[in-house]
Amino acid sequence: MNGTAVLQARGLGRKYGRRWALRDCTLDLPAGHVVGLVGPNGAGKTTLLKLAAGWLAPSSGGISVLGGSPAGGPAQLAKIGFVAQDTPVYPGLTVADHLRLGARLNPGWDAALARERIARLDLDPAHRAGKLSGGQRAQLALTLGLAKRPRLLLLDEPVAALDPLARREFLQTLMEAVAELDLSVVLSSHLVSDLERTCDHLIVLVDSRLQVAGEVDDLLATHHRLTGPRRDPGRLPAGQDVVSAHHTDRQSTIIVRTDTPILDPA
Ligand SMILES: Nc1ncnc2c1ncn2[C@@H]1O[C@H](COP(=O)(O)OP(=O)(O)OP(=O)(O)O)[C@@H](O)[C@H]1O
Repeated sequence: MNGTAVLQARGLGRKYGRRWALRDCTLDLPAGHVVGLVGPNGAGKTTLLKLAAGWLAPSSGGISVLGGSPAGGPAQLAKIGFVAQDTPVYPGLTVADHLRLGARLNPGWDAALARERIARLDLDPAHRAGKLSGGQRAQLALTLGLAKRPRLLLLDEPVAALDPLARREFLQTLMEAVAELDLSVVLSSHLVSDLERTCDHLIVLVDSRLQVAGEVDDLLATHHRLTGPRRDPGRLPAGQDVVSAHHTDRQSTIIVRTDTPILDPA
């Protein structure tokens, strides 16, 4: 693994019409990680992934992927794999057709890896993609993404439509691939629970803005949920940054970020 940032964003923003889908995003992702991109529907996850894949141009700020502009020519595009939302495969084409197409379209195509993965998944090469189960379609799309041998693989909500078993199997295959290949991965989900066992790095987007980003262990160590009698979040001890606060008549639930232990008996 090298130490280069796999993705750097500086004040990155993207507007649709007058509305910001992503704004003021500054981010450094080190290489060799599996990064979870989490946020509710409409938070800007797809927008960030498309900016990283070179499918969209920024409206403000800048982004670089593996040291280059994401859409900076064929060599750069070959380094980035993007599996878009809803597992994009061609229903009328067979599994084998997909592999042939992958080989035609990608200069770095690893045919042996593609064949071996299809065999390991027990997929019949003559089967049409439209007749595969959702889980199998997702696995086929992942195989196509991996056989391109990108250095960064971006997956947009890859498990959203899968049942729990298919979800587990998909994430398992992804983890095996990351262990075997020199690969950095960013995958998005609106559920943290999908990602907590898979990712060592987390990016949280809410309302088009970056909320937190960092290593999962660090984030868990420095973020705390405080529940107690209702109080003004502005009156918490110095050094506790309020990330969010919710109140009922009597009770407050506050998420804080702090490097020091929480010693408040209330
Ligand atoms: N092509 C588009 N034209 C106009 N607005 C768009 C377009 N694509 C996205 N948006 C808007 O930008 C915002 C961010 O969308 P985005 O798809 O990035 O969110 P997301 O976090 O991926 O959501 P989801 O989980 O629902 O896929 C949303 O308000 C969305 O409606």
